[in-house]
Amino acid sequence: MSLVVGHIKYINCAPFFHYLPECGFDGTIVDGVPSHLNRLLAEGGVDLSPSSSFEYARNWREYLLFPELSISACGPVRSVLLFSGRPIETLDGDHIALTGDSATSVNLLKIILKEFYDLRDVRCAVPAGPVEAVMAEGGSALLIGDRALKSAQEKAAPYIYDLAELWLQHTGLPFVFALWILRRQAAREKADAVRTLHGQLKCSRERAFASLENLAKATPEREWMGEGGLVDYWNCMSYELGEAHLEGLRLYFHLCARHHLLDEEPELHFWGG
Ligand SMILES: C=C(O[C@@H]1C=C(C(=O)O)C=C[C@H]1O)C(=O)O
Repeated sequence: MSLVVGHIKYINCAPFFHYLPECGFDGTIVDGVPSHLNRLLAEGGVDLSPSSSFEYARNWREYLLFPELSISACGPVRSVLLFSGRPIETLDGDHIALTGDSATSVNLLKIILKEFYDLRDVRCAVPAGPVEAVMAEGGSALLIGDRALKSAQEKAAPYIYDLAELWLQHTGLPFVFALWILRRQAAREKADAVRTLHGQLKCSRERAFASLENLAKATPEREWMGEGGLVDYWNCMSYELGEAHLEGLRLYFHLCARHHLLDEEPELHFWGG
């Protein structure tokens, strides 16, 4: 049975997807921003997707995790950025504009504000207009993905904070933005196709990292990122899911629960083949 797979339309996903057809994948791909794919996962509109790690925690009883794969950062991530007209320490009582695209990073931002900076009264909300307009007027905004990379290139605010870098400074751990989340139902009903896809994803990632230069040449965003810029960006991401990543992930979920962003800490259940 053919799989329906979500695809985050950000450059950071290219190492998982670019060589997927050459690695034998012939299922259906559905594009979207993370919040859209989170909803499709929860409702059964896709069988599996790289999606917000926060979404796994929110509905973990419905899901399994693909082992060994993630979209993480072990230092600066460069595409999850708080843009601000003022230093972060002075933001209490202020607003931060959100895009509505994210789940993990929004909650990471709330943890950073409360846990690391002891700022108890910062209101985070999606404004009526584009967040870029809020930034142009000197307000604060959280951007993720390609929009964050573009605004950083344009130096869109006097203060720009990289959330993965702040996380590392305060915890010493990697941060896991996205996990490969599989619906339990698909694991049961499409077991063979799921097993094949796990191998194909590792194949695509391996081909990508065999020559990031070749991947950059074939990526349309080279027009504004430059080939060298793309290679640097992929090199600063981590696509693995090792012990340190899992420690960072558990700590994130623990802090989400402590600050009432989650009702409970999820158990981590992995797909076993
Ligand atoms: C590193 C990133 O992580 C993304 C952030 C996500 C979120 O905040 O929910 C979800 C998926 C990731 O692609 C990014 O897109 O810049």
